[in-house]
Amino acid sequence: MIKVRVPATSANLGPGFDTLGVALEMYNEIEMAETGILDDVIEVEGHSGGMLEEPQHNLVYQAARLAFDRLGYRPYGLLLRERIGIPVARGLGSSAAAIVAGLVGASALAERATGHGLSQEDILQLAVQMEGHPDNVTPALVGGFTVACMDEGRPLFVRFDPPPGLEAVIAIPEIPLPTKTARGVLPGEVTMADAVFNLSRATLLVAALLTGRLDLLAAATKDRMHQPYREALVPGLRAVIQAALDAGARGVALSGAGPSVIALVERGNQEPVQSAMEAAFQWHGSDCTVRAVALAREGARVEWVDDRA
Ligand SMILES: Nc1ncnc2c1ncn2[C@@H]1O[C@H](COP(=O)(O)OP(=O)(O)O)[C@@H](O)[C@H]1O
Ligand SMILES: N[C@@H](CCOP(=O)(O)O)C(=O)O
Repeated sequence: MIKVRVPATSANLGPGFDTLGVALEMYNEIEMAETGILDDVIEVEGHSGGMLEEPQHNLVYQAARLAFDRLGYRPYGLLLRERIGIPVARGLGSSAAAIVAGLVGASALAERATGHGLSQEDILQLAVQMEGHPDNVTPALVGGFTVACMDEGRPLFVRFDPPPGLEAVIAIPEIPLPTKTARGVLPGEVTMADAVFNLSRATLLVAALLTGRLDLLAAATKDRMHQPYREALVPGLRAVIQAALDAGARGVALSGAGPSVIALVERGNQEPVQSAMEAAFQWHGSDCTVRAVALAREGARVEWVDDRA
C-alpha cells in the first residue's frame, strides 16, 4: 500500500494572484492500494458532509484516475483511504492537496507495477490542468515558498525555503467559501495602476522573503487585484488584516480565495496575533478557529507500507 502525505498551502500571499504560494504544516494523509476486488472503495476520516466518499466529488480519486489513464495502467480494484487535516473550501488548498495526493499516489502505484511513473513535470502539468492555476499545487508538491507560472503549456517554478523564524497564524472561518464562487466575483480587467501596484508588491515580497527583510512584508503583502473584490464574501476581512498587523504580524493576506486569513509572524509572537484575529472576525459576526502553523519546507511525501501486517 502506498501512503502519501500532502501539506496545506496558502496561495496569492496578497499580491501574487495565481502565482505565489507557501506550504503549511497541516496535512492530509492518503493510503492507496490495488485490492484485486472489482469495486473501488473510498473511505474518508476527518470531514463530515459525506460527499467526498462519492467518486465524482473526490478529487484524490479523480486525479488518480487521470494519472492511471496517462500511464496506460488499469489497476484492478482501487482502495482509497483519506485522513483529512486540511479544512475543505477555506482557502487552504484542500483541492490542490487532493489533486497532488491522487497524482503522486497513483504514479507510485503504477511505477511499482510497471516500472513507469510520472515525472515531477508531468505531475505538475496534470495538477494545473485539474486545478486551473499553479499557485497551490506547486508548493503542495515541492514545499516551501514557490513562484509558479505556466509558459507555453509548461509549468515553471522556483522554490525557496522560508526565512528563519518566520511562521504563520491562520484564522479559519466556520463557513466555507468554494474557490469557484470567490473567483466569480473578480473583474475581467484591472487598471494599469492596479496592475503596477500588484507587480511592485509581488516582486518586493519575493525579494524581501529571499533576503530576510521582514520589515518589508506589511507593504509587500498589499493587494488590489482580488482582495478588494472578495471583501464582500469575507465579512471583516479588512479589519482582521489590520488587527493582525497592529498585533505585530509582519505581513497579512487573504489565504487563497478565502475565507481564511494568513498572517506571517515571527516565532514567539503568534499569541497576540491569534487573539486579535479571532476578536476581529467575531466582531464582524464570523466564528473562526485560529491556529499557529509552521511553514512547511517539505511538499508531498510518499512511502510504502506493508499492508499484510
Ligand atoms: N481531501 C479531499 N479529498 C477529495 N476531494 C477533496 C478533498 N478536499 C477537497 N476536495 C474537493 O475540492 C473541493 C473544494 O475545493 P475549493 O473550493 O477549491 O477549496 P479549497 O480552497 O480548500 O481548495 C471539494 O468540494 C472537493 O470536491
Ligand atoms: N489564486 C487562487 C487561489 C485559490 O486557492 P484556494 O486555496 O482557495 O483553492 C485564487 O485566488 O482564486
